Amino acid sequence: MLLQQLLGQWPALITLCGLGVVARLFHNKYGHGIAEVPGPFLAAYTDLWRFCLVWGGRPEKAHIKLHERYGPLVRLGPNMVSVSDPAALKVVYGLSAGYVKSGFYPVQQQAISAKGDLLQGMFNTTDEKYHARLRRSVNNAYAMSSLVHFEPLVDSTTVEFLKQLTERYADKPDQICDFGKWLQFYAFDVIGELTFSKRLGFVDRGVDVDNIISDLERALFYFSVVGQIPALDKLLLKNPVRIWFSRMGFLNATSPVAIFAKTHMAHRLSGAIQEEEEEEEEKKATSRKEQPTRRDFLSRFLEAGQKDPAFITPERVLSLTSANVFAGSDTTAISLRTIFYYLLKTPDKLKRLMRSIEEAEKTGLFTREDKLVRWAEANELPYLGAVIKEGLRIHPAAGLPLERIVPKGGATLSGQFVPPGTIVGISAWTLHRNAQIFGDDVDTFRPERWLDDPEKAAVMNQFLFSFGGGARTCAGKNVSYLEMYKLVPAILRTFDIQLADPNKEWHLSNRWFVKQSDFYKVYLYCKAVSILLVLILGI
Ligand code: HEM
Repeated sequence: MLLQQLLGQWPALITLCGLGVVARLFHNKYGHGIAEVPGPFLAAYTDLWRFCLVWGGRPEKAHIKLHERYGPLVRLGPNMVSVSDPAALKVVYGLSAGYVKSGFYPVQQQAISAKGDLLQGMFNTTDEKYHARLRRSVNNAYAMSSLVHFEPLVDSTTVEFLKQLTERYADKPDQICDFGKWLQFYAFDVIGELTFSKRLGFVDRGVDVDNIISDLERALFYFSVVGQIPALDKLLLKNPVRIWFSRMGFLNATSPVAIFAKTHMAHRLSGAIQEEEEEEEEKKATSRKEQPTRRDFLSRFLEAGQKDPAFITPERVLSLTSANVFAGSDTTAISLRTIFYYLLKTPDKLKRLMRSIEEAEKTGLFTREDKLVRWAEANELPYLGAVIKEGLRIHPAAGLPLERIVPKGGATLSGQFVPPGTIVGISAWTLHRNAQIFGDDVDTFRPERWLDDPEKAAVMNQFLFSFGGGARTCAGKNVSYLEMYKLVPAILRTFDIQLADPNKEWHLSNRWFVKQSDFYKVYLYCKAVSILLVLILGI
């Protein structure tokens, strides 16, 4: 009877649902106060549009084109506006501007225990007060003054990296090196060494240790796509049923990065590393003479915990170490790959960099006996600095707008009022293509732009957005500069690099971080041998 009645109501029910959907779409388009902002037709009606765009794998390319077509403000979703106007940088990311991170970030909060407990980390929290206290507690660890303690740790990974590459590939025409993969191994091991005083084994073994690189790749895919419709996260990874199952012990919800950080933290704290190092110390008493006492990130986080035990709890120490692994490894690897890609693709730039290194060599700038370059020495190489900055400009590691929520009172961006609650964001990919700031040849890798005119360079510096900006700017910026300034000349002083297939282009995939693949198969020749070949064979 009831069923019959319901069936009789079908047409009415369908009409009602249809009206509901139409009302929702109408609200999406007109209810957020940004109907005037231009953009693709469907984007104004549903976030599914940007979900699909990110799923497609090259959203940064589309963002650049959309801004060329529509101007400095582009509506990417019912409540989301991408901004490319440089003047908006100070407004949106200015210190104490009141803009908080959007729902894109909590999607990146991962479970740190089997029971699915989430902990807000420095990178992904949206609570600005909590963030300020967390960052204040550990800011010293990331300061420029800490680099002197970090330098020997970077050196130790660099020595092993050069050794492994030499043994496995150098002067072996039948051995092709996947250089992109090795740069990633390097970046992961340096973060391990800086955080836990221990290389994690990527470089030593030439493998993806504990599969963390592929786990992170999968996590980044999830974050980038689900982050466009954060409500989906509650249906997927943070689904209450899934969390209930983890609490009951039926599944382990701990994220791979947290497991990874936990394992290496436990290893480091158990004293095992101390013992290994003591053994090594005996073997290599001489070479370790120049190392200052070990002051890795973990010991600094633990010290912060001693000062403020109620706040920097062991769980927060774990989240800080996880943040380093998450935020500091792939990003640095991507930037190193960019630098080598463009150097190998534009031989005149490589030649100029080599010339500057050789000239420095002649003046006796480099004081180490091996091919490593000290941080202070690398800073004396202006062209190296320009190459690194140009790499960061032309291919920023983060490939999506850094989303923030417009605070109370709204904002005027590019002359247009944007109401409070709107998500706005600038992507370094669009900002760095601004010809008025960076010059007409923005698509060309031209390090000279950073050296031609100091006034222009100062302006470009203000708008270099690869590390984000304001209170949430990259904490590890100094560390990443340390790695890049030291590794690039060390490699170039050790090897001549030859592309196995010089005509091959790289493949890019933007999963929050814009990762490269497919290009980096190279032959490596030791410098001394190359010089001999030139002298003997004239090649
Ligand atoms: C070239 C290398 C790097 C690039 C391009 C990079 C880029 C970025 C960007 C764009 C952000 C801001 C994200 C946002 O606002 O949404 C960020 C934040 C962060 N990065 Fe980096 N990063 C790099 C290296 C590192 C390294 C080596 C570490 C650790 C040692 C690190 C640790 C962090 C942390 C902890 C944050 C969160 C900061 C906060 O919210 O207070 N990064 N990074």
